[in-house]
Amino acid sequence: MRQPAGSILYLDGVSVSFDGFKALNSLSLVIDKGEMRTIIGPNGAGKTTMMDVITGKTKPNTGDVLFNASVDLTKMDEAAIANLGIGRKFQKPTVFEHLSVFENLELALKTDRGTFATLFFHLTGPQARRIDEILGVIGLGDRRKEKAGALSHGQKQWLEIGMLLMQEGQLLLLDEPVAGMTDHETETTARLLLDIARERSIVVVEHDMEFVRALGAKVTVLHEGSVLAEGSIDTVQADHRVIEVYLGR
Ligand SMILES: Nc1ncnc2c1ncn2[C@@H]1O[C@H](COP(=O)(O)OP(=O)(O)OP(=O)(O)O)[C@@H](O)[C@H]1O
Repeated sequence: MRQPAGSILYLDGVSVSFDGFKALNSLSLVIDKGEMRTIIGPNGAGKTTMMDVITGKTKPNTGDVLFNASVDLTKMDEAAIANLGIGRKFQKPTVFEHLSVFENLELALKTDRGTFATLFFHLTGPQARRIDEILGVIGLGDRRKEKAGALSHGQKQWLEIGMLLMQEGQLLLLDEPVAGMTDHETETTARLLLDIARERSIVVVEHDMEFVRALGAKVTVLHEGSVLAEGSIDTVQADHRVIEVYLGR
């Protein structure tokens, strides 16, 4: 196993058991600073459990989980890990439907204020500019005043990615961001992620192989809680072990 130096995320020998069943089985994985990585694997491979371990929702039974090569995430709770700059997006969009697109981004501003105070707070110039900038990045500038509930499924996902960007995270974890999207929305999402990956590290769990291909990132294949294969999409798709686990399910 490589040393953690230079990594944004370092997992070594991570195991998680649920009633004796190993959802993660000595998983080792290193993501470099600034890297985008896609994680694939059949149902039950341990992808969600891996995200849960990184974000502190699940504590591993054994193994090292280091952020920025030195911060031990196994010793921290979920809120503390989020505060470090690790943002997670679940598969389903969870935007505030009754608030406008702009207000959703405003709520995501990294401040100590609660929801109520935030809505009555006057934005500073830099904060308003930051929201404008993010609206441009996620392509929703002309929808800013609309209620988030009126957006399409894809647009809601982009808004939620925008909310993560507002929090200035160094590492974004995205769980199946294009599930349920149209082909056009999927292509737009690939461009969006490639754009935002220039300034942060991103881990994407995804089943959609066309999308994985469009991202062009290194692919890690999980199977039965550990890494089965790693490399370009072409390399892993040609790997007979990978073909076997996908055909065998
Ligand atoms: N809280 C839990 N209690 C018991 N078993 C669990 C728990 N969470 C996950 N598992 C089991 O651990 C294994 C890995 O699950 P996990 O959700 O991490 O897989 P996944 O790769 O995300 O799958 P999918 O692609 O279906 O989302 C599965 O067999 C699952 O049933």
